[in-house]
This record gives sequence, structure tokens and C-alpha cells, in this order.
Amino acid sequence: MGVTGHQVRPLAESEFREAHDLFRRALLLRSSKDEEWEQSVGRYEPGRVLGAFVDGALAGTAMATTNVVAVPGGRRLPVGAVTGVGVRADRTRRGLLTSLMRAQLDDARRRGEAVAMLHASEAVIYERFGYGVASRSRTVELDRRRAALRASAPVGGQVRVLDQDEAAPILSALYQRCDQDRPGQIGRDDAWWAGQRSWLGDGVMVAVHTDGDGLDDGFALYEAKNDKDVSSLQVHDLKTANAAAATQLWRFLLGVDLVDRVVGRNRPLDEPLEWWLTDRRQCQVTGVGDDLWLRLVDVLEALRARTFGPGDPVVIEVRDEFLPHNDGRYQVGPDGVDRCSDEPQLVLEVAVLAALYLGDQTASGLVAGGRIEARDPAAVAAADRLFAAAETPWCGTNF
Ligand SMILES: CC(=O)SCCNC(=O)CCNC(=O)[C@H](O)C(C)(C)COP(=O)(O)OP(=O)(O)OC[C@H]1O[C@@H](n2cnc3c(N)ncnc32)[C@H](O)[C@@H]1OP(=O)(O)O
Repeated sequence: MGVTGHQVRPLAESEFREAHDLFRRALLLRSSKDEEWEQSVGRYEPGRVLGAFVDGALAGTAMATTNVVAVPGGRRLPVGAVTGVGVRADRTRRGLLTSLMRAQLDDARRRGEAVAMLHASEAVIYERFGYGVASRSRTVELDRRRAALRASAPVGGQVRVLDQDEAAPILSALYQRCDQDRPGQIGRDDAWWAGQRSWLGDGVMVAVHTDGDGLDDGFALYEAKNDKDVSSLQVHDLKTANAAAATQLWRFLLGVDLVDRVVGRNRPLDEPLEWWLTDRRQCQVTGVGDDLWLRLVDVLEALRARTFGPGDPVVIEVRDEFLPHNDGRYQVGPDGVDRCSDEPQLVLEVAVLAALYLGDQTASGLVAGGRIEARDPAAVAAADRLFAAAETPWCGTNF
């Protein structure tokens, strides 16, 4: 296969490191050191690492790892977690990524994965392939000396600090107890933890919270940084099973000596930090950005996998140029989803459906934004109720 003079095929295991380094160089990083490669190799899944070749030489790559993602209603769907996407800088804009995406989505379909997901390096790349922003996250910054939690914020349990070696044996099982039903949550296997450790480096510390019964129920991975005489704690990862674990971990982070600012990255939009603080302005939101991008590979199966809110069914027409088998009309209602031939009330592209799918966006917001055509205005409020999810979607896991 190929658009202009290139071929795409799954790579042999002996080619994985070349693909890894091609990806790193596409991200403007140096090639991996042996130790870094050893920590990353487990993430390369035979059969799911693709290469695009020009004149017989590897010029582009994309891979996926087999995972699950939680959708509204609590089901966890099989999903390909797409990553490692890169094309050599001297081979871009000649269709290599397009061929890689096509091969990868065809493969996902053969595997019976109704959705695919990724985190995007740039917002302009993936919509043409049917991906849309399905969850968002925010960056928060707190002045450590002025930010304090209210006495009324949940308390209980204890925090202990571990280094990465000590934390490694417990983090995987602990993560599985944290926030798992929230739409957008995905799995983290041992290979993910090893790869993440390589990515974050040696400077990371781990705070673990234990509840009153001695059960670990939350953790934070954080790192000290000095920038222009400002000392900060960068919180890379904070996941908890309950509110008390979250408030106690934030209390701990805000109590670390010698630190001016605490910066939480990739935090869920609904984390109630402002409500926990005595002075809500000490929580500054310095950024809101896209988190998880989803691609509905099989629209019917994906819609059937989630639950919908109450109300009248709505007929939507989905347009999908890249995967035309999804083109068509669907009746979506609390009692189920089916293809139909009725006149559509709402018309939208498949990437826009991804923005509705986990409940991140409302139909009315997308109508206002010009991304849904409302042929029947009465259907907009009905679609708002149908697609609403009980919890704000959030992934918060890099891959
Ligand atoms: C999930 C992840 O791994 S995210 C990481 C993605 N990788 C990177 O950002 C690394 C640096 N960038 C790259 O390696 C490459 O530029 C890629 C992979 C983003 C794109 O690869 P290419 O082979 O150039 O893409 P391809 O030629 O198939 O482009 C298809 C279309 O998308 C457009 N496009 C692709 N990348 C970009 C971009 N970064 N910005 C704007 N438009 C883009 C092309 O212009 C083209 O448009 P057209 O069909 O209207 O002509």
C-alpha cells in the first residue's frame, strides 16, 4: 500500500528500536540510551508496530498498545492506545502518516476494537483521521505558602514518601483502585509503568496515602524543579480512590518545605481544589487543554457500549470520510442505539461525535460552535440530556 512511493507493514521485533529512535527524533529528542530502551521495549507489541518505508528505508512509524477505556455507564471497552507516531523530518507531507493511520485503523477494526485513542502532539493532525477531543484536563498552580486546605476538607489516613524503587511494587495495584469508573480512565500495565519511569527520569518521588484501615488509596508522583530562583513541586500524576486521599495528598504537597509553588499538570476539570482551599484564588488555572482523543472505529458498537440519559431518542447522521462504513443515520436513545433511515435531526462528523461520546461536550455547545448542524432544533436539548455523563471524563495517563 502507499500514496506516493511508500509501503506500510508491521515491523519485526528486531526493527522496534529503530522505530523507537525514529519517533524520538521526530519529537526532536536524542536517540535512546540502552537503559532507556530496555525500559521502553515492553511497550512495543508485536503486530501493532507499523513502519512506513521509502526506498526500502524506515521513514515513518506508528504503534498501538492493547488497552481498555471506561465509557459512560461503567463499561471498559477494548481500545488501541495509539502512540509512537513519527515521520522523518525529510519525509513529511507525502502521505506517510495517512497510510499508517489507515493501516492502523483497519487493524483495530479487525481486532474488534470499537474505539481508538491517543494524545496528540499538535491539535491539527488527527481530526482528518476521525479523532476528536473526548476529554480535557487543566494545569493548576498554587502558592505553597499561601494555599491552605479548609478544616472542612476531608481528612483521615496518612501519607508516606517513597522513592521510585520502593513504590514500584505497589503502584500498579494501587492505580487499579483509583477513580476507575470515570469515563476516559484507561489501564496501566507493568510495561507502561516501566516506560513512564524512563520518560520521567530519576528525580521523581512518590507520596502514598493509606486510609484508616491501612489500605493504600492514593498516590502522587512529584518532582522538585528550580527555575529562575523559584522552587516548585511538579505533580506529574495524582490518582486517588476517594476524596480524603486526594485532600490529604494535596495537604502533604502544600506542606513540603523549601518549595514556593506546587504545579499540578493534567488534572481533571472537576477536581474541587478551589472548594477545598481557604482562599480559592490560590488555585490558579494556568491552562486547559485536550487530554484524550478518541476515534470511533465502529460507531454503532461504540454507541451501544455506553449508556444514555433519559428522554426521547434522537436521530443523528454521522459523516466519516476516512472510514465510510460508519457513514449513516443512527437512532440514539436510553433504550439503545440502532441504524435507521429516518430523517436526521442532527448532522455531525465522526470526530465531533467523539467530543460528545464521553460527555465532555454538549450538543448545544457544538451547535453553537458550528460543528453540529441542527436540522431539528428541538433535538438539541434532547441530545444534551442523552449524552450527558454522570462524571466529567478524564484520562490523565500519558501513553
Ligand atoms: C499519538 C502521537 O504519537 S502524537 C506524535 C505525533 N508526532 C509528531 O508530532 C512528531 C513530528 N511530526 C511528524 O512526525 C509528522 O509531521 C506527522 C507524523 C505529524 C505527520 O506526518 P506526515 O507523513 O507529514 O503526514 P501526511 O503527509 O500523511 O499528512 C496528511 C495531511 O495532514 C497534514 N498534516 C500532517 N501533519 C501536520 C501538522 N503537524 N500540522 C499541520 N498539518 C499536518 C498534511 O499537511 C496533510 O494534509 P493534506 O492531506 O491536506 O495535504
